[in-house]
Amino acid sequence: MKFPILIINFKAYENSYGEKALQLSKSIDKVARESGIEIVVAVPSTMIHRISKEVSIPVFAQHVDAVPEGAHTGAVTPEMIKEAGAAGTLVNHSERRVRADEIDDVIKRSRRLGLETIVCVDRYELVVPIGLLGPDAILVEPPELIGTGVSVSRARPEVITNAVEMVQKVKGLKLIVGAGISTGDDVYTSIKLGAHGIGVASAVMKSKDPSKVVREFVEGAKRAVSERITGT
Ligand SMILES: O=C[C@H](O)COP(=O)(O)O
Repeated sequence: MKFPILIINFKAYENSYGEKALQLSKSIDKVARESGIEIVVAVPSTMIHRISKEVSIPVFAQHVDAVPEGAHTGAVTPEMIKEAGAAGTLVNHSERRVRADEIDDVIKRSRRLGLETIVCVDRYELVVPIGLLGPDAILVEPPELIGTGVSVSRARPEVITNAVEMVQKVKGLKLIVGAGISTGDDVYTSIKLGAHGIGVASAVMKSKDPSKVVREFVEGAKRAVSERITGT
C-alpha cells in the first residue's frame, strides 16, 4: 500500500457485484492511474477474481474466515482470496466483527501469503492493542456515523487526533479513518489531522456519478499532502 490511500468498500450494495461492480472498479482504476493516488477496492469475495484480472489497483476482500483448510462449509480463507487475485483483506469490519484471536490468526496467515491486512476498530483506544498484532493499517470508524453522510472528520475530529497519537506508538503502523466521509473536504481534513488515508462506502456506492466523487476525494487528499509538504 502507498499513502495517502483511499479504501473504497463496495459492501453488498446493488452495484457491488456483476458487471456494475466491474465497470465501477475500472472507473476507479482510471482515477487512480491518472492521479497517482493509491486507491484500494474492497469487493465481495465472488468478484475478486473477475475484478483483479481487469484493474491495476489493489483488490481486497472485505472479510476472510479464520478457519484452517478442511471441513468448513462456506468458508472463504486467506489462501482462497490470494489465489483469486486479492492483494489483501479488511478484517473485523464493524458489520463483520470477529474475535481477537481470529484477527491475530488472519494477520499472521495473510503475512505468510503476501496479503496485506487492514483491521477495523470502532475506537481509538484499540489502535495500540490491535496494532501490536502487526496489521499493515488500522481503520478507525465510529460505528454510529457509518452510512450517515456525517463524517468522522466533521462530527468527531478528536477520534482522528487521538488515533494519530496512538498510531505513532506502533512502528510502521498506518492509520486510516472512516465513517460518513462524503466530500473532498472530509478527505482533506482527515489527512490534515494526520491520518494516512480514508475508508468510504456509501458516498461512492450510492452516488449517481461515483467517478466524480472519487475524483473529489483524490483532490482533497492531494491538497492535504501538498500542504503538508509545503508546511501550510
Ligand atoms: O468501510 C467503510 C465504512 O464502513 C464507511 O462506510 P460509509 O462511508 O458508508 O460511512
